[in-house]
Amino acid sequence: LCQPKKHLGGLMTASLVVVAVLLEINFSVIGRYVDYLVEEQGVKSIFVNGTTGEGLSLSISERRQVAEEWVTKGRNKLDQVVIHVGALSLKESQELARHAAEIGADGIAAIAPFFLKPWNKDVLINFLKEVAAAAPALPFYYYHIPALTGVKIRAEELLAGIQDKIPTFQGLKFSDTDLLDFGQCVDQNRQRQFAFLFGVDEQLLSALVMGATGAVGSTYNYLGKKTNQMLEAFEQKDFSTALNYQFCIQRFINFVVKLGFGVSQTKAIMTLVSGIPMGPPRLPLQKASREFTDNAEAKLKSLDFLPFTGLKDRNLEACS
Ligand SMILES: CC(=O)N[C@H](C=O)[C@@H](O)[C@H](O)[C@H](O)CO
Ligand SMILES: CC(=O)C(=O)O
Repeated sequence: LCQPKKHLGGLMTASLVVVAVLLEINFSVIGRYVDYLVEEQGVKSIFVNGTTGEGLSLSISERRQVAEEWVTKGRNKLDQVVIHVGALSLKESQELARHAAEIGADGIAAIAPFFLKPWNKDVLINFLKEVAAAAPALPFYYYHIPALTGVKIRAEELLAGIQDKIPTFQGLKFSDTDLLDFGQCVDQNRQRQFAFLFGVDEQLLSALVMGATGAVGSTYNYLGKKTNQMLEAFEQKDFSTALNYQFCIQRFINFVVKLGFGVSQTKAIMTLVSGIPMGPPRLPLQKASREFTDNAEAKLKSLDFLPFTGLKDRNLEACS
C-alpha cells in the first residue's frame, strides 16, 4: 500500500499553463509562480496539467515538460506536486504516469476518458487501474469532474472497494456540487485514510463540514490567502468568521460568473493579481476581454482582494 509522504490537506492550487505569445509555454515564469504561491498565497501544493492548466490541450511532450518544471522549481519549496495524467489514450496516460514517477512527483491523478466513455463503474475502474499501475509507487487520485467529462458515475459508487482494484488509490478530487455524493464518499470511507479534495471553491465551507480534507481549485491562485483564513477559522470552530470569508469569496466568484467565467478569465485575473504573465489560453479557448478584466479588477479592489490597495480605495464591501 502506498501512502503519500504527507497527507494532502490544505489548499492546492491548480497550475495555470503559462503560455507566451507564440503559444510556446513560457517555462521561465514557473519559478516565480512557485514563489508567489508559497509566499503570497500560502499555497504549498500544486495540481499540474488539470483543467485550469489546460492539460488536455497540451501535447504529451509539453505535459511532460510542464510537469518536470514544476517538480524541479518546487523542490524544497512545495509540499506536494500532483500531476494530472488523464488522457483519452490509455497509452499516453501510462506514459505520463511513468514520467511523473521518474521525475519524483508526489502523486498522479486522472479524469475519466470523455470521448468513448466508460458506461459503468467497473469499466471506469478497469481504465483507471491501468493508469495507476504504470506508476505503482505513486498515490493515485481520481479526478471527478462530471460537468466537463460527461461521465456521471457517482463517486461514492466508484469508491466502494476501489483499493482492491487500485492498491495505490489515495483519494478523490471532487469537482461537483452534489454534496450528497461527496458526503457519502467521506462517510463510507472513514476508516480509510483517503484524501477528499473538494473542487468547487465557492462551496468549500459546506464541503469542509462534510469532511473534506483539502481543496483543489483555480481561485486559490489569487484567493489562497483569503481561503486559508477561512480554513483557519473553520479549524478553530469559529464558524461565523469562516462563513464571512466564504461569503466574501462568493461575492467575487458570483460577480465573475455572471460576466462569463472560465479558464481564460482565471488566467487574466491571475496575471492581474500576481503580476506574473500567464499568457493567453489556447484554442478553442479565447482570451478574456479587456472589459472582463477591468470589471474583475474593480471588484477585486472593492473587496480589498488586491495587494497595495490604498485605504482611500476601500469600500464597505471589503472583508476583513
Ligand atoms: C470547472 C472548473 O474549472 N473548476 C475549478 C476546479 O475544479 C474550480 O476551481 C472553479 O474554477 C471555481 O470553483 C469557480 O467556479
Ligand atoms: C481547477 C482545477 O482543479 C484544475 O485545474 O483541475
